[in-house]
Parts: sequence; structure tokens; C-alpha cells
Amino acid sequence: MATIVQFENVGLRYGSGPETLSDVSFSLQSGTFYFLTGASGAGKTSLLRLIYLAQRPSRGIIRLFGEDAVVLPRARMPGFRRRIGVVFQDFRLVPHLTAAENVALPLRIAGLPAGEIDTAVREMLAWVGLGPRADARPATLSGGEQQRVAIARAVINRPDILVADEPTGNVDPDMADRLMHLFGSLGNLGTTVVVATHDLHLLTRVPGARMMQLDDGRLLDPTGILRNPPPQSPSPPLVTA
Ligand SMILES: Nc1ncnc2c1ncn2[C@@H]1O[C@H](COP(=O)(O)OP(=O)(O)OP(=O)(O)O)[C@@H](O)[C@H]1O
Repeated sequence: MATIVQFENVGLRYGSGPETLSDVSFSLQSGTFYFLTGASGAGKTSLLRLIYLAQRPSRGIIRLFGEDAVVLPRARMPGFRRRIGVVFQDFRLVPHLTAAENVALPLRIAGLPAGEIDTAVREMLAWVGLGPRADARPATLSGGEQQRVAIARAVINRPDILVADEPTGNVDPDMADRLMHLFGSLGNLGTTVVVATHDLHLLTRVPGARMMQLDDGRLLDPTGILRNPPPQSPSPPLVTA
């Protein structure tokens, strides 16, 4: 198994405020599934943004695919970013494109022939249960449907790393299970998956997943890695009083 992402003593400070992330060190292996947990404000989104190169650290070392990502020349950024699929908390679908056109975007950018793109997009939309909504624009989709389009777009070109910020926040428990299964199968195909979530129930859903826990900007295990998730437990009630 190769090391795909490596952080050494990474710190992140926004402006002149206190450090949002401090002394964060860990490494992520290919084909492994990681949950990133922590209270609201602990720094999960910030850590993901460092991984997908939307943010530079204030200090420390970040290596992606074996290369120093902090000093990566601007011209090489697009090549790196193509290897990283991102599911944003707020979806970021292109509003004037249909669901199918949104999902097709990474393949169009990669220059695949139209016929191949159409087949791949149809299969992916069917997989996330949106076959009949292929021609719908984002504004006419529910939050959960938009989230599934965002997930389909992030995984369609089989990225080396998939980073997902609360990817099940808007879907029901059945769909959350299916999406975790999809993410888990990507791991089996060699993709490194990092899912930030508040939903501790999800942690029981991916056998063999590892867990990273942030507490006020610090990884709880100072060596950075990692514990197995808690054993499988029954689903919580869908409705609470
Ligand atoms: N662009 C920014 N400028 C200034 N402060 C920021 C910025 N982005 C995040 N922060 C601050 O950094 C801290 C960590 O935020 P972050 O969004 O990474 O946490 P989180 O664990 O993802 O939270 P949540 O679970 O609520 O999404 C918070 O105090 C937040 O206010």
C-alpha cells in the first residue's frame, strides 16, 4: 500500500486569528477508507481543504502522491486536482447544467469521447438512484438529490482520492448506507476515501474503515493514526420524540 497523503506538523491559521489546525500529522494509504470526525468547528472542513489543495497551510509539510504539495507550481495544480474528487458540503453544482451534464463535467475536461461519457454518466446516475432525473436542473432537485449528483460527479472519473464533507447530510438512512457502500467499494478499487461526518452511525457502516478525530484543531491521537470504528450496532430509530 502506498502513502498517498502525508501531513507533518501542519498548522493552519486564518488571518491573524488563533491556529485552526495545530501540529496535525498523519498519513493516508491508498485504497483505505478514513472517517474524519470532530465537533462543529473542530477543523474538519479546513483539513479537507488542505488535502484538496484549496488552502495552503501556515506551517508544516504536506505531501500528495509523494510530492511536496505546499510548493507545487501553479501550472501543476490542475493535474493534481484531477486526481482528487471532492464532494462539497454545499454541493456546488453548475446551476444551468442538467444533472447528467454536471456529472459528465470531469470526463469532458479529461477529453473522453461523447459516447463513452454518455454511458458512464447514465450508469453512475442509475447507481445513485437518479436515472429518471438525468435531465433535471439542480434548482428542481431536492437537497438529497443534489447531494447524490455531487457524489456522482466526484467519483465518475475514479479519482485517486475522494474527499467528502458531510456527504450524507441530506439523505435518508437507506441512501446514506448505499452511499457508504459505494464509497467503500471505491476503497476496494484502490481509491483513498476521506469522509468528514458528524454522523457516528455511519462509522459502523464501512468494514475496515479507520477513524481520525479532531478536537479543537488537533488530531486526538498525536501520531495521527487511527483506530478502527466501533463494532456494528443496530440502526438508531429514524424518528425521535
Ligand atoms: N475562511 C475562514 N476564515 C476564517 N476562519 C475560518 C474560515 N474557515 C473556517 N474558519 C474557522 O475555522 C474553524 C474550523 O472551521 P471548519 O469549518 O474547518 O470546522 P468543521 O469541523 O468543518 O465544522 P462543521 O462541522 O461545523 O462544518 C472555525 O472556528 C471556523 O470559524
